[in-house]
Order: sequence, then structure tokens, then C-alpha cells
Amino acid sequence: MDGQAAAPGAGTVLNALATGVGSAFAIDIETRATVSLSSDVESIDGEIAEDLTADTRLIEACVRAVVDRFGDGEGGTVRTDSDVPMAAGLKSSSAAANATILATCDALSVSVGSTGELTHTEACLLGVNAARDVGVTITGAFDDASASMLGGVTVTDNTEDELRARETVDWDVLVWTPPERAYSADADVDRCQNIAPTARLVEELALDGRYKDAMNVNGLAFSAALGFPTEPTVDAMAHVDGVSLSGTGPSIVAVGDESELAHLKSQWDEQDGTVIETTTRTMGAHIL
Ligand SMILES: Nc1ncnc2c1ncn2[C@@H]1O[C@H](COP(=O)(O)OP(=O)(O)O)[C@@H](O)[C@H]1O
Ligand SMILES: O=C(O)C1=C[C@@H](OP(=O)(O)O)[C@@H](O)[C@H](O)C1
Repeated sequence: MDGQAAAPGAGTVLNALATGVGSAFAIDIETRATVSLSSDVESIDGEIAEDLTADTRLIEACVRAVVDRFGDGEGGTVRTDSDVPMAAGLKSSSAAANATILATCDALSVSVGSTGELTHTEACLLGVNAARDVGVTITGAFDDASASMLGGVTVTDNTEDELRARETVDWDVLVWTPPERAYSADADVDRCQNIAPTARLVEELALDGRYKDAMNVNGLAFSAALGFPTEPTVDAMAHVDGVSLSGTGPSIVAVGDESELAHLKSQWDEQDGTVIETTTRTMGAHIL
């Protein structure tokens, strides 16, 4: 019983660490998961292609969640390979969880969709709860996971696992990922909560559809709260419509039209780390 699926990474409009309300948009870089199940095996063993020493508990928990609900005690293997850098603020955990949940559904022939045995939102929540169980998230990150599963931009209340808005957008996107890594679970949540009034303002802008303005405010506020320099965001504001620290960093995402982003790219290319030119993505996670 084999299954395969893919899910996109995402960038941040509003970080949920201050109030529990967050917003993110899917981008066109993705993670693929391959699941192989057998009734002769009990254990579930994960492997991450890019880093054989990385923590595989999230993807193993995702397989277990689907087997517990729809299977009959099967075990097996799960392997991810990914273009989304890990722990860089680009939602690698949500993409890995969503791809794994759908790949396991594929392996067990569970139909996913509005008329299926599981809706995409329910499938997404299996991954969110697996992420909570293994401790790789603070709020559950339903904002990031819903953007990755459904595509487009979403606004969610992670304290209630409630989807408050979803819209499709069509932006060019530039991503700069400095070399360091920042695990969400290590983020300074107390400092983020200090800026809750600003986060509520970002929430209003996002629910008004003013996503780029929301990103600009989010970027300045959360860079300061999480101890990242604000200079790259302020410098980028001269060239693009919207720019923000993504998640708990260190990546910065900028959105605008192609010519605006080209100017910014020439500046970011001078810095250490990697620069990715991509676009927003309307298609979310899907079985391959
Ligand atoms: N490609 C992947 N395959 C399997 N698990 C992954 C993958 N990427 C991330 N994870 C899991 O997510 C954790 C990182 O989560 P997090 O710090 O929230 O990063 P991000 O901000 O990129 O989502 C990793 O320790 C790992 O457990
Ligand atoms: O763990 C969490 O609850 C969250 C982590 C952050 O994202 P990253 O995982 O990209 O750092 C943040 O943007 C999100 O709103 C909530």
C-alpha cells in the first residue's frame, strides 16, 4: 500500500504568536511525501531526504494519525523530500505534515475532498494536532497549515482552529533565507505577546483584504519582538508593496510585481544565504 502527495510552503502575513490569530499565503515551492504501509509491520519509520539526522517525529505522527482513524494497525515508512528549507519560517513543518497526511490517505485509499471521507480542512487539522503532539508548534499553526493545504491566503484563529477567511491572490514573491535556522518551538512567545495590540491591527488589515499593508506592519513588529534586524525590511519597503519577516524567521518574504522584485533581488543577492524567486500558489496540497 503506497501513497504519494505534495504540499506547498508558505509566507507570513500575520504571525499568530501574539494573539493566536494568524495569516499566511501559499508559495510555489513544495514538499513531497512518500508513504509505504504494510499490515506485517507495526513501527512507522520516517526519513527526511535533505537531512538524515533531522527530527522525523512529526511525519511519523501524521502517518499514525491517519492509520488510527482509517487503517487497521498498519506500519511502514514515510520519506519526505523538500524544496522548502527547514526551520526557516517558510512553513516546512506544515508542508511536510500536509503532504504526509495526504500520502497516507492515498496509501489507504481514503478519499479526500468536499464529498470524500475527509475534507481538506479535516485532513489539515490531523496534521495540526500531530504537530501539537510532538511539540514543533506553539499555537498549532493552523494559519500556515491551512494556507499550505488549501492554497491562496488564509486568516485563522488558531485558538479555535477556525478558518476566518480564504482568498486567492496572484503575486510575484521573493524570498531571502539567511543561513541561520530558527525553530518555532524556541520562539520567545512572551515578547510576541507584548505586541498583541499591533497584531490586532495587522489582523484588521488582513481581514480587510489589505494583505500587503498587513505584512509591512507585521514585519516591523515581529522582527523587533523576535530580535531580528529591522533594516532589511525597511530597506525593502522602498522597492516593494509588501515585505515581512516570515514566521519566526529568519526568512523575509516580499511581494509585488516582477520589476519591483528584480531591484530587491539584486540587493538580496549580495547577502549571505539563498534568494528564491517564486509566486503565490492557488493549488494547495494534493495527492500525486
Ligand atoms: N521536510 C520535512 N520532513 C519532515 N519533517 C519536517 C520537514 N520540515 C520540517 N519538519 C519538521 O518540522 C520541524 C521544524 O518546524 P518549524 O521550526 O516550525 O519550521 P518551519 O517554520 O519551517 O515550519 C522539524 O524539526 C521537523 O520535525
Ligand atoms: O508555531 C506556531 O504556532 C507558529 C509559528 C510561526 O511560523 P513558523 O513555523 O514559520 O516559524 C508563526 O508564523 C505562526 O503564525 C504560528
